[in-house]
Amino acid sequence: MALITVKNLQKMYKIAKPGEGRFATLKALVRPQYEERRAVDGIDFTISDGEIVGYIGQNGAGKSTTIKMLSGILVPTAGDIKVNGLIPHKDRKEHLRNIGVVFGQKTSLWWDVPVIDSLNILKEMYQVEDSRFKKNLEMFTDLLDLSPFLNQPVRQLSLGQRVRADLAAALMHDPKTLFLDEPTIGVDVVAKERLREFITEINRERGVTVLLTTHDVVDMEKLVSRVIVIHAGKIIFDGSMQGLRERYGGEDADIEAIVRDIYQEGGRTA
Ligand SMILES: Nc1ncnc2c1ncn2[C@@H]1O[C@H](COP(=O)(O)OP(=O)(O)OP(=O)(O)O)[C@@H](O)[C@H]1O
Repeated sequence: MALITVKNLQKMYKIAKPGEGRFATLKALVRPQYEERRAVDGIDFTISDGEIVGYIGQNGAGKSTTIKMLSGILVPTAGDIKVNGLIPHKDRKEHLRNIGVVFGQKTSLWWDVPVIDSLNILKEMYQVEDSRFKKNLEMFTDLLDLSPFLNQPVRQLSLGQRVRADLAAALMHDPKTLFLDEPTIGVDVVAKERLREFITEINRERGVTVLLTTHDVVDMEKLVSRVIVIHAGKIIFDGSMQGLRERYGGEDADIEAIVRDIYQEGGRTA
């Protein structure tokens, strides 16, 4: 069953153009000129219940913009999105109950508050039942090894600890869908492995559907069953890792080299 459907999705950003000639800054301030940047340029895909999909592409390709539209944070310029039968930016409140979101580079937890208090605030916000909260807290503490820092404020946590806390927070209300934007960025190899095991476990045990962006080829090889490649706002590949190899390099080809070629050539080597 299709859980996520994206049709001809587009996002244009309006950005201020720098002024020209003498007094450029002043001119730009008095009469700002804008240009449009096409960040997501008419993409289509569907994701079925229970999949783990990697969403990859070079810096600036449009990955985060897509995740933000899927999460309901950004309003699309055109096109349609349905997640669990809801339109993210329109049915925002209900949509947020069904999804968890983690941005690897930015925490959604309260900076000065101990992790456990943040989790308790989320429990109240999402009205998670006591027994459910207890069960989830136990499971996440165990799988993500949260105990050493549950009582520390987020600002004191290392990056790897913070991402683990963010993951626990994103899953406390039992969402069906999890959007992860570079969850393993800057995390050491051991912690990365643990994050991958955790994501695999919640997918297998709880049937959580996962869409994640990553620049890590090990994530691509070990974690995802399907990969969608976006280049300059357009989808240039959607299929299995094996399919990616066959199309761009051959069965034994090194995935890092393939990804590098795709990013540099925009898929023209196919
Ligand atoms: N708020 C914004 N205003 C204007 N332009 C933006 C904004 N956010 C992103 N962009 C532009 O949109 C394009 C896509 O950006 P996006 O953040 O979606 O890329 P990305 O694939 O997530 O990149 P990265 O791997 O570096 O995180 C880029 O050209 C970026 O500069």
